Amino acid sequence: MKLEKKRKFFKNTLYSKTDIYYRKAKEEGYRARSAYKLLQIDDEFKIFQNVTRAVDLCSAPGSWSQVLSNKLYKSDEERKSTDQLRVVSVDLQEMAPIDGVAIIQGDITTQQTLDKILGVFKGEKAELVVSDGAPDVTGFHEIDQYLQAQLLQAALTITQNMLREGGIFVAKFFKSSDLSYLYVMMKQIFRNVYVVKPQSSRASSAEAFVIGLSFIENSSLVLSDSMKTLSSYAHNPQTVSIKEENKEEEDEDDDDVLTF
Ligand SMILES: C[S@@+](CC[C@H](N)C(=O)[O-])C[C@H]1O[C@@H](n2cnc3c(N)ncnc32)[C@H](O)[C@@H]1O
Repeated sequence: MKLEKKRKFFKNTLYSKTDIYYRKAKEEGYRARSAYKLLQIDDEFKIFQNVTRAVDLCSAPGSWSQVLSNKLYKSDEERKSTDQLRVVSVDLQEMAPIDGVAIIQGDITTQQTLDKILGVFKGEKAELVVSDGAPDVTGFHEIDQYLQAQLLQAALTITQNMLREGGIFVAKFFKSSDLSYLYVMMKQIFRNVYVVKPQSSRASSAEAFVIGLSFIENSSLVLSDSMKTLSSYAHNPQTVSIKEENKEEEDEDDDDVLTF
């Protein structure tokens, strides 16, 4: 085992034994402890209220899709019926089935993936899109930050094409110096934007979540051009609304995937 992998293995093993969310996930049947991040975001923002169609981008192994399946169907009978699926999940990797969830193995940066999602919803748009995407880590801090920012932009681009007016978007990002830039971009397409770090997100991780409430369907923002348009705002940190910020910055994304 390479030294870096060994370090992570031992660290995660230690974490796992004492981590309450890891144990809770195991007890409650979630595939990863990340489930609690989405549940805690919902505690504060009520993101599942009145949602009949939701998309989980970058979903494997599937704990967020499990949460969506639990929250969006009223009964097991409804969840098991394939007449009207309420949840679509997309990942590059294969994912084990979840009742009530249509699983698409695909890349969120492509038009085909968008077409497939809209196909499941018979052309109707979603009221909620969540994205927990993380690209493969290269170990080079700046490249990793760049790839993460690209993935977040891809998530926003696909979301712009499948979210209904008034809809909600939740996405993971890694805190870096361009936070004000992300906020300004989000503010063009959502009426309210928040940045949060749920209690279950490890203090040592630089991850945080951006939440866009009340989507503006007819915003004139074209995301591929947004970088240029918004660069003039990038040095205005006062515009950033941070509900809670963690000061310890170490780029990690150990999600403690559970194996049953
Ligand atoms: C942290 S995991 C998601 C965990 C998931 N939310 C859960 O609760 O089980 C990040 C995922 O992002 C996926 N991913 C990265 N880039 C992607 C892309 N371009 N399209 C689709 N999925 C992608 C990875 O394959 C990985 O499974």
